[in-house]
Amino acid sequence: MGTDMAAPGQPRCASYDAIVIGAGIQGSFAAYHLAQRRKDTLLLEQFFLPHSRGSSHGQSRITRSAYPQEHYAHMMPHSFRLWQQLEDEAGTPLYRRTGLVVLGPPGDPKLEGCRRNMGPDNVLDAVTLEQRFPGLRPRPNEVALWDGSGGVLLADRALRAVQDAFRRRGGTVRDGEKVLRIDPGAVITVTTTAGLYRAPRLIVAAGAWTNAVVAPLGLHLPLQPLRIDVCYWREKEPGSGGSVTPCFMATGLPYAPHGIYGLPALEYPGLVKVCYHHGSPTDPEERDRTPPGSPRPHVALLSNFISSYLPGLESQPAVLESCLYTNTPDEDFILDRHPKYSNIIIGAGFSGHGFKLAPVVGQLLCELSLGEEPSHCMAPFAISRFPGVLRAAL
Ligand SMILES: Cc1cc2nc3c(=O)[nH]c(=O)nc-3n(C[C@H](O)[C@H](O)[C@H](O)COP(=O)(O)OP(=O)(O)OC[C@H]3O[C@@H](n4cnc5c(N)ncnc54)[C@H](O)[C@@H]3O)c2cc1C
Ligand SMILES: O=C(O)[C@@H]1CCCC=N1
Repeated sequence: MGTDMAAPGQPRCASYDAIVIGAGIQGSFAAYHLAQRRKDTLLLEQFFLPHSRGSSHGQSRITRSAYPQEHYAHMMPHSFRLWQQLEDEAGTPLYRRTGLVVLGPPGDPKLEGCRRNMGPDNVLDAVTLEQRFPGLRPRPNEVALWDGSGGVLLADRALRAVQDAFRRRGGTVRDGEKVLRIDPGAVITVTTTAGLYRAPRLIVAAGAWTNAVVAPLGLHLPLQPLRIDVCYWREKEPGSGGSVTPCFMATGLPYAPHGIYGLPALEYPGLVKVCYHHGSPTDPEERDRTPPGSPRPHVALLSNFISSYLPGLESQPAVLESCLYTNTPDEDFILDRHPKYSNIIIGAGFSGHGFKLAPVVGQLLCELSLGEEPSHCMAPFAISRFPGVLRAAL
């Protein structure tokens, strides 16, 4: 849709109620919420869809109620409801409940934060854990918390579902169109490789490219893109049950200070996905330039973990893929207005845990862009927690 003003043979030129940059899971949900409010919305994506160059590709993401931080724990019931609505609308499953185990030594801040937010009745004793998941072998002193709501979001399917739902509400997706320039004002002009678009509000959800998009607007956010090794581990004896695990998060490991998480076999039969919750600093344009044979320290620490916690799996990964995190220093999201241009909204820094919360994030970005009272407290997500990010534009 959009009000088209293009002359034949000229670049496209159209006006919308809202423009969203980035068709990853966050931008797609923001666009969906805008379209649900009957806003004529344009969703711009630099790559042709679907693509695997950002953070939202792949078949699986963990969802869970267990969160050490209260603000995310409060948002999760809302997020589960919105996922359920999308699933109903899509008419296809987007979520597989497996339960989730949080493992860690007593006193570990993340474990204790989860325990506090989940309530006292969620500790799994060692006998029950072993009966349910004989493949998972925690250390004798460790506590296991059980989150029965935990499970796997079918990520690629979910991304397609939200984009389809957006289109069904009249939204426009233009993929293969990179945003080159943003001219702020009461009406913002967005110039892409193929056209020129105008709208009174803009949402930037550009993942690891966010600073490239907002730096010309004088904003330099403390965002660090990380290249993540996504590893899948084969059962030593096919069919022995080693791949029947819950989702899990292990914290308080001295050799893996950012924690390790895992998901039961899904995308590759018999292969369990187990990853380190951290990666190597990278530039999203350069991530494939790692020289062949360069050391992979995070794979080595995962092998160490597998040998002791999941001994039914081979200790070298069978499949190795990569993905991008975009981390903030405190690993809380950035969801806020541009400090100088209040009709430009930024959603970034999802720090490797944003997929499950995308339906709520999209709603919050939509509410900010429409000048509505946000549905959740926004203080943890404010840009003002990072002083000195606004500089003179180039
Ligand atoms: C290996 C891995 C495992 C994860 N596991 C979990 C998990 O278990 N649970 C969980 O909740 N979260 C998880 N996450 C995190 C979650 O996937 C991310 O937080 C989320 O996908 C971020 O989405 P995004 O839309 O911000 O970014 P992206 O998906 O990268 O989307 C940004 C989009 O903007 C586009 N773009 C950028 N610049 C421009 C431009 N100039 N013009 C047009 N388009 C542009 C990009 O091409 C991209 O498509 C995981 C992430 C990874 C990498
Ligand atoms: O957010 C999630 O649930 C996953 C697992 C824990 C670490 C990050 N991503």
